[in-house]
Amino acid sequence: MVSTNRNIVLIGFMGVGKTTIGHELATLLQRPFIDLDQAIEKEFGKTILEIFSKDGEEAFRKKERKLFGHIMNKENYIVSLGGGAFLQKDIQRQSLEKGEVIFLDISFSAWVERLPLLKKDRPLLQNKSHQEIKELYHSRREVYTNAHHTIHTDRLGPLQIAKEIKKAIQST
Ligand SMILES: Nc1ncnc2c1ncn2[C@@H]1O[C@H](COP(=O)(O)OP(=O)(O)O)[C@@H](O)[C@H]1O
Ligand SMILES: O=C(O)C1=C[C@@H](OP(=O)(O)O)[C@@H](O)[C@H](O)C1
Ligand SMILES: [Mg+2]
Repeated sequence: MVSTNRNIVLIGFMGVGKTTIGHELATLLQRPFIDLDQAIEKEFGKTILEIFSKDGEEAFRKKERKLFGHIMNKENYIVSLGGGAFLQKDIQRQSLEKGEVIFLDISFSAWVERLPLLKKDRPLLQNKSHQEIKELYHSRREVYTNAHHTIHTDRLGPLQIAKEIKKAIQST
């Protein structure tokens, strides 16, 4: 039994599995699920790629802050963020104050195996060299370690990871 009413907020690098595992965790804990990127796409009526190319990243980030604020006025949700959301100071502060923040960690070598699946719909992975992506991974990883809990995901499937999250929350 997970007793907290706080929203459970999943953070981590692009492609680590926040959206996939968020769904799995919501089913496991029987809680409602919100993917912040999907909520943003719905508001704009466009895909993330279209928002970045037509409206620009700043418009995306502004909507990200606004919708996240609305979500954190509710309780009991499983919330998957986009990989850059937690880098925004407002989002980081609200999620740490009001939520239970879970960092889904993955080694860079395991992540690189997944890269071919990700490139086509992640605007920030396009037109970047391997070295630039590696630097982005490491600089963001440092920020993600501010989370309340860290789950190492290498070699685990989504259901196993969801069960690890449940255990981590129960132990607090
Ligand atoms: N634990 C996992 N093991 C293997 N592949 C995974 C795992 N979690 C997610 N994936 C795959 O990785 C890709 C990115 O997953 P996604 O949930 O969109 O990540 P994020 O929301 O963090 O960007 C998808 O193709 C998904 O099927
Ligand atoms: O890391 C980022 O800045 C982004 C990550 C994406 O979400 P995922 O982490 O779910 O891929 C999406 O929000 C957008 O492409 C920007
Ligand atoms: Mg996602």
